[in-house]
Amino acid sequence: MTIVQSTVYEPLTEQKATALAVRLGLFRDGAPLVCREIGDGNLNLVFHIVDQETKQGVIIKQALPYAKVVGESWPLTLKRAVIESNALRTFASYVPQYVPNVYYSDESLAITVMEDLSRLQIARKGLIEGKTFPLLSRHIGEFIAKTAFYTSDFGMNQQEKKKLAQSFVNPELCKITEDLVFTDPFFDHDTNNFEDELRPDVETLWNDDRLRLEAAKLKRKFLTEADVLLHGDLHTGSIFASTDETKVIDPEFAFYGPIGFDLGQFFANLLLNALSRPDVERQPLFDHIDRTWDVFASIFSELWRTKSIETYAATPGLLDEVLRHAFIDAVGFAGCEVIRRTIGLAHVADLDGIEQKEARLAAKRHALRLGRRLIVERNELTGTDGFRRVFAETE
Ligand SMILES: Nc1ncnc2c1ncn2[C@@H]1O[C@H](COP(=O)(O)OP(=O)(O)O)[C@@H](O)[C@H]1O
Ligand SMILES: CSC[C@H]1O[C@H](OP(=O)(O)O)[C@H](O)[C@@H]1O
Repeated sequence: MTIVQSTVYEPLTEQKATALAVRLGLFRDGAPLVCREIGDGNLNLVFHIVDQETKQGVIIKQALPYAKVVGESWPLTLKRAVIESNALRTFASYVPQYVPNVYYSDESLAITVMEDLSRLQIARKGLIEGKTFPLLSRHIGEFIAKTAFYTSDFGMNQQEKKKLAQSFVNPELCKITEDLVFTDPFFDHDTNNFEDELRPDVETLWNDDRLRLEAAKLKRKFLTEADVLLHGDLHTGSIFASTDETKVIDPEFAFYGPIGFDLGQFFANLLLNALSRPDVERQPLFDHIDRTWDVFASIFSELWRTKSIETYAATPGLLDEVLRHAFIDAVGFAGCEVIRRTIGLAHVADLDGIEQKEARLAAKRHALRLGRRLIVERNELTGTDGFRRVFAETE
């Protein structure tokens, strides 16, 4: 891994990103390069530089000193770029097949230079087009199982784990999740964003004491449980996919948190896509939820049984307890994510892209009912079948 030191931070332009790629020796001399800024996320710049002859490309991702979606009035640490490149490297040590190669990183410029994944498609976009990505859940289940196990106190030296956890202390990015996922949508907060027609439904949510208590318990878990290294924002827009390949990108929210969080975010974004589809086209999304959990539980259990370094690992009942809590938490976290993507600051194209207004509002009302039930009834869902049942009962 090459770490390049530059002098001072400045936001790159397409020209400067190209010059940097040349300076780094990423292209042969005289290559005809074209660079485009293609960032479509909420936070960062993403430059795609391609050699027009060989069609070889690289990505230079740069953090801005503020949240792009809001503007300079929302300052945000540049350290997130270091977290992102370190998380990609850490994940690569366990599951290299599921993350892009990181070629260079430069802390002062807040950049990560990485493999160009343009041969794949962002999973959210493909799912909206009706694609199913048959291996998506197998791959994501394995990604979560291995990264969670090997970064936990059962999979790595417990002193080393504490050092690793320290290097992933990520207060500013966690605060975004604490506010936008776990708090603001449950209160009349000015970051919320929803159509006027939804106000009665949203006010019902705000006046629901039972829901607020359960959301508070989930937030407390997020704040306090330093269990495993999480991606921290594992939605379908953070995953590139094709029929046979899957790559996870964008781990700038990485931190040590509760094991069920990444699972819950992923489940929620599959559900958000299911909400946007007609009933007869939803089955592949529920199948993905089933398979993600099954693959996760089976790989995690196998690692626990064969690779655990903790004396108590073989204690009958402990693994079952860990998996049971991971599942219950994942269901609750999924509920919070479904609600915040419907009425919070950061929406998803799956729901917002439903053109016909009445259909869009109906899907969003369904999302609010579904999210609420997942949060308050998370202890009663005995398996992933419960997602189908609650989805149907809240239609
Ligand atoms: N390694 C990559 N290869 C190709 N395109 C990428 C790569 N990383 C990011 N992108 C493009 O840039 C977009 C934004 O990237 P992302 O990491 O999600 O940014 P943000 O942190 O702002 O959300 C992605 O949706 C994708 O289109
Ligand atoms: C003001 S950040 C809102 C939202 O954006 C992040 O997603 P992404 O970087 O993938 O666009 C994250 O989900 C935050 O909650």
